[in-house]
Amino acid sequence: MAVCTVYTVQTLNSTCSISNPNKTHLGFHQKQVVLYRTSKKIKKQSTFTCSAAKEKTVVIGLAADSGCGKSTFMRRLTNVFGGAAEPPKGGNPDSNTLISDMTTVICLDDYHSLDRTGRKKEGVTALDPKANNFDLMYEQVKAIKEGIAVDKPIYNHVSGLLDPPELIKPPKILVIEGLHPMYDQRVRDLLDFSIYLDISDDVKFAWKIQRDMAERGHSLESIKASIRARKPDFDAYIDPQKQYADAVIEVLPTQLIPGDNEGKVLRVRLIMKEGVKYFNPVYLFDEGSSISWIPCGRKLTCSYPGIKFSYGPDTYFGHEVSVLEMDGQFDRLDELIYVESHLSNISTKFYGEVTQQMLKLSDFPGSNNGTGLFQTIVGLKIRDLYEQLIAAKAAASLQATKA
Ligand SMILES: Nc1ncnc2c1ncn2[C@@H]1O[C@H](COP(=O)(O)OP(=O)(O)OP(=O)(O)O)[C@@H](O)[C@H]1O
Ligand SMILES: O=C(CO)[C@H](O)[C@H](O)COP(=O)(O)O
Repeated sequence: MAVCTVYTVQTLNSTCSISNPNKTHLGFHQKQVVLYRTSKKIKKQSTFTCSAAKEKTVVIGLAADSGCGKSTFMRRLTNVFGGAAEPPKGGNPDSNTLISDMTTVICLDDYHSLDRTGRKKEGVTALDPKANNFDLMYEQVKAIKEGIAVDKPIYNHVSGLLDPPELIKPPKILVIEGLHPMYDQRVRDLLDFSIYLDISDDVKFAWKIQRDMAERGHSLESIKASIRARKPDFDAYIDPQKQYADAVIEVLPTQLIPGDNEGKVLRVRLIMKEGVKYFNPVYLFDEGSSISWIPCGRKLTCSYPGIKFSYGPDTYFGHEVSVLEMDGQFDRLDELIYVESHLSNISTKFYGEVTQQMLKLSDFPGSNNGTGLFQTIVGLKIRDLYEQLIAAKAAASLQATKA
C-alpha cells in the first residue's frame, strides 16, 4: 500500500518536481506538496529544491488481454512520434517500461499487488482486481499527469516477483497499457484518450499459439488450459472496459471465406466514439453515410479472397459511433496509398503518411491487414489529439496571464 503524505505549502502554487535526500519524489501542485512512495513513512524534514513549472502530461490508456497485440500497437504508436522506444537506461533489465523522446509507456502489470506465488496461494488470476493495487495506480498516474516523478513498482515477468521500483519522470505523453487502464473510475477519469483492443477468441487463440508455442516453448495443451482458466475473469473484469473506450479495434475472423477458422485473414473494425473532444472520427468517402467498397480493381492488386471496406454510423454500448471496417489483406503495401486517398480525417501531416508509416514498419505483425492500418491511424489521431490539447492549454495559460 502506498504512503501518500500531503504537506500544505502556503507560498507556492506552481507545478514542479522535487527530490529529497530519501530518494523519494515530491511535487508542488495547487499549494500542496505531495509525497508518493511505495513503502515506509517519509521523514518530513526533507530539504528540496524546486524547478520551473512544467507542461502537464497527456495520458493515454490502452486496454487488452495478454497476447492481444498491445506491444505491437505501442511500437507503432511510439514510431509515429519518432525516436526509438527503449527501457530506462541503466535500470532493471526486466523493466516493462519503454521510453522515447515524447512518450513513456508503462505496463500496468507493474501494479500487481500479488506476485506469482501470492496469486497461486490466494487462488486468483492477474486479471482479478484483488491482485492489483488500484490506489497506487491512481496516485501515481495522477502524480505523473501533474508533472511529478514517481517511484513505480516493477512486476518482473521473468521471476514472477515484485522488483524494487524504478523512477518514472513525467513525459509529454504517458501511455498506460495493460489489463485494467479503464477498470477503476479514478484512473479512467485521468485518461485523455482510451483505446481497447478487442480480439475475438478464435483470433486470440491463433496469436497466442503462434507466440507461446514458437517463441516461449509452451505446449498446445498448456496454452489451451491457460486461456480457459483466464476466461471467466477476462469476461468479468477486462472485456467490460471496452464500453468506456474512445476507440475500439475489433479483430474478427474474415467473412470473405465462408467457415474460415484459420485466423489468417481478418475482419477488423475501428469503432470510434462520436463527441470526444479533439477526436474527429475517420470516414470513408462521405461522413455519416453508410458505404460498402471493394477497392480491388485497376489501382489495388487483390488475390483471393479480396478486400472489402465498410463505413457507417452505429451505436456501441449506447454511444453514437462511426465504424470503419476492413476485411481481407493487402497484396502490395505500396498500393495502400489508393485506400488512404479515399479516407478523410486521418490526421496526417502530408499526403501518404499512413502508407509511409505502414511501409516503414512492414515487418510488424498485421502490416498487411486492418490491424496495422487502424493502429497506424489511431497513432496519428493520438498525435493530433496531443497537439490540440497542448495548443488549448497554451492558449488557456496565455489567457490567464493576460487576466
Ligand atoms: N496484428 C497482428 N496480426 C497477427 N499477429 C499479431 C498481431 N498483433 C500481435 N500479433 C501476435 O500476437 C502475439 C502477441 O502480441 P504482443 O506481444 O504485441 O501482445 P501483448 O498484448 O503485448 O502481449 P503480452 O501482454 O502478453 O505481452 C505476438 O506473437 C504477435 O506476433
Ligand atoms: O495477464 C498478464 C498481463 O500481461 C500476465 O499473465 C500477468 O501479468 C502475470 O504475468 P506472469 O504470467 O508473467 O506471472
